[in-house]
Amino acid sequence: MAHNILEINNLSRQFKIGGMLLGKKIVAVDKVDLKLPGDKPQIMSIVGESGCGKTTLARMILRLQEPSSGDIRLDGTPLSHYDKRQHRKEFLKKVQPIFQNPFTSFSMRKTVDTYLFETALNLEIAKTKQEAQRIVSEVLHSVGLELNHISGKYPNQFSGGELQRISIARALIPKPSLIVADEPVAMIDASLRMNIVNLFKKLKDEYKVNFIYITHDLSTAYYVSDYIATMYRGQLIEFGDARNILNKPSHPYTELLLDSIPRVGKKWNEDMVLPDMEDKEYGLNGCKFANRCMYAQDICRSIDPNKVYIDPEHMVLCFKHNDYK
Ligand SMILES: Nc1ncnc2c1ncn2[C@@H]1O[C@H](COP(=O)(O)OP(=O)(O)OP(=O)(O)O)[C@@H](O)[C@H]1O
Repeated sequence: MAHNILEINNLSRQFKIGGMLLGKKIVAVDKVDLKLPGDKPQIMSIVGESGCGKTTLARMILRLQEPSSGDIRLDGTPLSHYDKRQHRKEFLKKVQPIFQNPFTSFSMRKTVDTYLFETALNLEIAKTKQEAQRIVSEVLHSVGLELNHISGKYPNQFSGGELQRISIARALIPKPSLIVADEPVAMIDASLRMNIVNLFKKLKDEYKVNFIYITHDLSTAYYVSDYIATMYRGQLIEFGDARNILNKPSHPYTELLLDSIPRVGKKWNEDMVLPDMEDKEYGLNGCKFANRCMYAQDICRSIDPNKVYIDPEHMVLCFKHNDYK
């Protein structure tokens, strides 16, 4: 049986904002199911407008946030297995994060090479300083940097792009099976974004590592991805092979997003005016996209759509593919 590197089942996360009585409930992630095949390393992009739940989903995969319900399995093991303290290192050896702002990933008072050596030694990837040196040199070389150029330097002596490369090198030290990169190019000059994204493609094969690439930058997502997950208001509304989605977007929202890709580096919210997410919309029946959808029919506004499998690996949450039944 084919195994999945990542399996997400009926995953939800709610937040309460405001007081006990007048507070509101935000469903940041709403019953998400997703399977990322583990037969070869993959890059899966999670795309969707601001507030659609991408970061909350990523934080749950990184165990930085607890789900309200549902579960996540990594290589068949439920993430709850790693809750115990003694399994913490085991988790960090398998899953590594890359965050949006590399300047907040490193303290300004510590040299960046110290971080790399500490990661190698603390995660017991290297037993001696010499071994750590060899590993650190190797990962830096893989991201286009050399140890003697970064040694003894502080974060503010690097550009954002260089520092993000160092974050990527650090994430590679334990040779994880999954790297979760949340908006890793958002703070980097547009002209350099493609270099980082190309690096993911190269490292995927070199280190046999899967990437979850969370982004607003649709053009890089569509360029780099093997799989694309589109989120809309907490729901996963389309998931599948990137080529299929590129050639034949099946959800009207994905169609809209694809139409809005103008050129590399441009974010869609520069092109599309999106209505604010209203709390009351969470309680409404029917498809959350219905009010903006040019194909919407009565049923779309009254009943929640079911998942339709266009092929075994291509899911869409839309009545259109069910002949509005
Ligand atoms: N800790 C929290 N407390 C309350 N609400 C939260 C919290 N974290 C996220 N939310 C809400 O959950 C929803 C999803 O947020 P999330 O950050 O996951 O979206 P996103 O797609 O990553 O957006 P962005 O691209 O702007 O980061 C938003 O309405 C957000 O305000």
